[in-house]
Amino acid sequence: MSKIKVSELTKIFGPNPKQSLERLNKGASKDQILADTGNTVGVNQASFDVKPGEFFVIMGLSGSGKSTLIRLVNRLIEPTSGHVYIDDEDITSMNKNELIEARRKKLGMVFQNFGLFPHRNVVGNVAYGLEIQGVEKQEREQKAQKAIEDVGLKGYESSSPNELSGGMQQRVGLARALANDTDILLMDEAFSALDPLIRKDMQDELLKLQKKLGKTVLFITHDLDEALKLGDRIAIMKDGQIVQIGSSEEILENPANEYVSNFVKDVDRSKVLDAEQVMRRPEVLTTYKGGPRTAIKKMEDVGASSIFVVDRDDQFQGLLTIDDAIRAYKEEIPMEEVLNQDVHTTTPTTPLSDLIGVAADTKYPIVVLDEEQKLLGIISRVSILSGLVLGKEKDEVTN
Ligand SMILES: Nc1ncnc2c1ncn2[C@@H]1O[C@H](COP(=O)(O)OP(=O)(O)OP(=O)(O)O)[C@@H](O)[C@H]1O
Repeated sequence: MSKIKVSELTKIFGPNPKQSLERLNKGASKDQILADTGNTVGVNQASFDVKPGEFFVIMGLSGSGKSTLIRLVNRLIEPTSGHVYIDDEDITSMNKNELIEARRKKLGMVFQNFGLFPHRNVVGNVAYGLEIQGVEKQEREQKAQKAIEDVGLKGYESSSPNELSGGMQQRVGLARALANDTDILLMDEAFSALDPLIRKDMQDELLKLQKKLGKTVLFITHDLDEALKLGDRIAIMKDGQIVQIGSSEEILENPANEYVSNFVKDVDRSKVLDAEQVMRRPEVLTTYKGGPRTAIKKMEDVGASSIFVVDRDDQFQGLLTIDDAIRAYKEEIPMEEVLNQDVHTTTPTTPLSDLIGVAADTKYPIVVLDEEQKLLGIISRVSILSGLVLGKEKDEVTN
């Protein structure tokens, strides 16, 4: 099941959208339509699915149609054609009351300009949505309080927004969306007005909160670094169309076209990260003690084709492939003798930039060892690439 499903959604602004739609469907370009009719194609045949709990980012330059698209999702803008399903219900065919209900119950919204009421204090702002839903005072204050704590603003309940910094104001905006307890958060350039350090903090915290609360997030940004850092998947838009949908890794490794690869070329690779910051625990480890049979079972359980072998003190011994494990099992060879020697090891403080060459040379992940040769983690080539680009925290990097 998808949480949000957008199906062939198109929005044309201007006097005669239906006529322009026909031309668009016959292959006319956005520019042609604008020149001939004065109509603007905001979104052109956009389709995507967002899974429950997914962090889905829509990224594109100014004018590419991101804001129009997110406003079509909660139907602040009426589509010219296409459908939007929230929990399998078609938002585009709801009547006014059903729509209001669906927005309140399902779609929390966080804006770039915070959208706070200056005359209300923090609790008053956070509880606002609940108040208009008629939630009784004690309950709404309890919920507001929890959301305020979730975003790290405990102690500021009675402050007024203008006493708070930009970052804190955006936390209030986020708390307000959280207090309504919708499964979905729609975030339109929510961090774009913040200065870079505060922005990074907010990104980190949003990722943590999203994981903790299991929210589905649809996040709009014009910043590729932000998109790559936050998104489980990213949709890249150009001229109203989605030109590629993929994980950060897929987009970095296989840009769908020149437009995307030009973006990717420009991402900031200057951040100095080391091995420790991108390594992750290997999914499976084994010891000699269980023998090849245990190793094979562990690999089968997680669908891996190789496994790292450590001794009882976690000291790294080598990598065992499933083929070698099966051979060791059948021919009764000790595991020590079939370990793969072609594994590169490194220390936690090695800069990632030093590891790119190594990673290109080996098909196995690089192994990070401490001074006592204990296995701390592993790093894949993709993690190095995305770590270099993004400055990701170690537990955010997946491969
Ligand atoms: N109400 C409107 N009337 C006419 N044209 C519009 C309207 N809203 C948006 N557009 C046009 O639709 C296209 C997409 O705009 P949109 O605001 O969705 O892009 P965006 O990617 O969000 O850009 P930005 O980050 O600058 O807001 C643009 O060409 C824009 O001029």
